[in-house]
This record gives sequence, C-alpha cells and structure tokens, in this order.
Amino acid sequence: MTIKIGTRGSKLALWQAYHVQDLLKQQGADSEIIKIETKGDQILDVTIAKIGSKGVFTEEIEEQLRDGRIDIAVHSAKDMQSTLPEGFELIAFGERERSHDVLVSHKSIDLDDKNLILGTSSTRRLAFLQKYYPHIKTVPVRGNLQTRIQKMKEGACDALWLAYAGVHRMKYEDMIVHEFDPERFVPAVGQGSIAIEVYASLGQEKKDIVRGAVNHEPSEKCLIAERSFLKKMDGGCSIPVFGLATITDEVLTLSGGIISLDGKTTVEKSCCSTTNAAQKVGETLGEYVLENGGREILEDIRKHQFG
Ligand SMILES: NCc1[nH]cc(CCC(=O)O)c1CC(=O)O
Repeated sequence: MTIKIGTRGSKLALWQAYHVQDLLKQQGADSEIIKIETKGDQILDVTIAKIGSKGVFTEEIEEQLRDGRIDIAVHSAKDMQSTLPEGFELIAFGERERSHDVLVSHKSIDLDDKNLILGTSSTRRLAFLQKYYPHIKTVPVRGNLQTRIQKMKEGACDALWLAYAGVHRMKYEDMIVHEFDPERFVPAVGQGSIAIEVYASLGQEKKDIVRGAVNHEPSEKCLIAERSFLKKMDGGCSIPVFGLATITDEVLTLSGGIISLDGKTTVEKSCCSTTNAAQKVGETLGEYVLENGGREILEDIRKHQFG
C-alpha cells in the first residue's frame, strides 16, 4: 500500500511533505509525493486579503483529495480555514515548531529607525506594527520564502517579517535579526504546526496509519482550542485574529484575541481548561472576544476589505 501525499510545490511545502513521508516511513508505510499548484501560488501581485476567496492555498488540493488522486494533503496548519468544505477533515497535527514571529534580513536593522521598511502583507502583523511601532513602514512582499528573500536583497524592503517555523525549516536562521515576543505579538492560529487533511471517503486503515505516524497529541489539543476560537471568530488567514495555546502540567492555556487594523483597539483574554475541553475553551474565548468589542472590529475590517 502506498499513501499518496499531495502538497504545494514551494520548498517549505515540500519540506513539510517530505517530513510527513519520513514519519510514515518510520512506521513502515510507503508514500509518494504529488505536487499541486494553487491560486495562492499563481497570483503573486496582490495580497492574500485582496484575493478575498477563502482557501486560496487549498482549493486545488481539495479537488484532488475528493477525486482520490491523492490520499492526504499536507498543509501549514496556519493556512487552513477554520471551517473546511463539506466532507473534508483534519485527521492529524504534527509536533509544533516554536510558533513566534521573527525578522529576517541580510543586514543589521534597528526597530527605532524612522526609515525602516518591513516586508509583510499579513493583516495581523500590520495591526501589531501600528500598535507597537507606528513609525515603521511596510510593503507587501509575496511569493515563497526564497523569492521574498531575493526581493528584499534587491531593495524591496529592509527586513521580512516571517514565522520562525518556516525560517527554521528553510535553514535561514542565520539571517534572523529580531525575534518577537509571542506574548505581545501573538502568532496566528496554527502557526508552526503541520495539518493533515483528508476527504471523508478515505479508508479507515490509511487514516489510522497516517494519524498514528504524524499526530502529536499535545499539539493537536492546542490546535483544536485555537481553531475552535478561530471558528467562533469566523476567520481565515486574512483577519487580524491571533491565538496561541500551550499546555503545562495538563492545563491548557489559550490566549487570543483580535486587533483593529489601526492597532488602537485590542480585545484579548487568556482562558484555561483541561486538555479534554480544548474545543470548549476556544468557543468560550471566541464568545468573550466577540461580546467585548471584537464583533465591531470584525465588521469594520469587512467594510475595509470588501466595501
Ligand atoms: N502565510 C503563509 C505561511 N503559512 C505558513 C507559514 C510559515 C510556517 C508555519 O507557520 O508553519 C507561512 C509563512 C510566514 O508566515 O512566514
């Protein structure tokens, strides 16, 4: 039996797919990797928020899952919408890498420099920047990590704002010039973890093999809490919602919230629960955030993006 693994073709996506292939191999399961190009890979001249449609990195892959051309898809958990299309499910989450954000550059940088230009197009990062470093300017720099670094070296920006996980996996750690404190710059939901998506019709035997080889239970509990929060907030990756769950001594702590695009209003909270109540704690946090100003921030953002 060979498990067919679908993935985007970027180097980071391929790293993640090969990683899953290794985990499967350790359990004696053979697999084959199939590269799939998505809208998110093709459209590089506009930000993800402006492409607008949900699932820009997943649609084409889901088609192949549905057809059975691939058995499983490997994704960055951060790229996955909180609600998947009918019939799709996430059956495993890989062990999470450190989840914080970093700045990467080919030169030394100073965050107090009034002329600094950072490359990012994430609404969460833009809003945090308005809050903590309002003097810093940004430019959107899209494309895979290697392309972005090339654009930066050609002068598009002074540094790139990225997730540590991808930088580490692509071996650009020696270019890290700043690490953001995850308690102030809370990461995006799912950041640093890999998710395995399947279509419902996949046989139970394959599902069990994949889950057994890839799933890391503490990471899964954290991701369930974060994604349940994101679902309450009705968000995908283009909304400045942030959330991070951690587990210490069997207690799950979920910290998360939403920040207005101008950085002036943040609604956030930390909630604790047992690891078995991960789903519930995400809902509780979501309800709190929505009822305490989050709903207004969301409505304001929707007007900005689609109005
Ligand atoms: N938005 C794209 C994306 N999706 C996942 C990662 C990094 C890897 C991860 O978080 O697992 C990135 C790039 C980035 O934000 O730097």
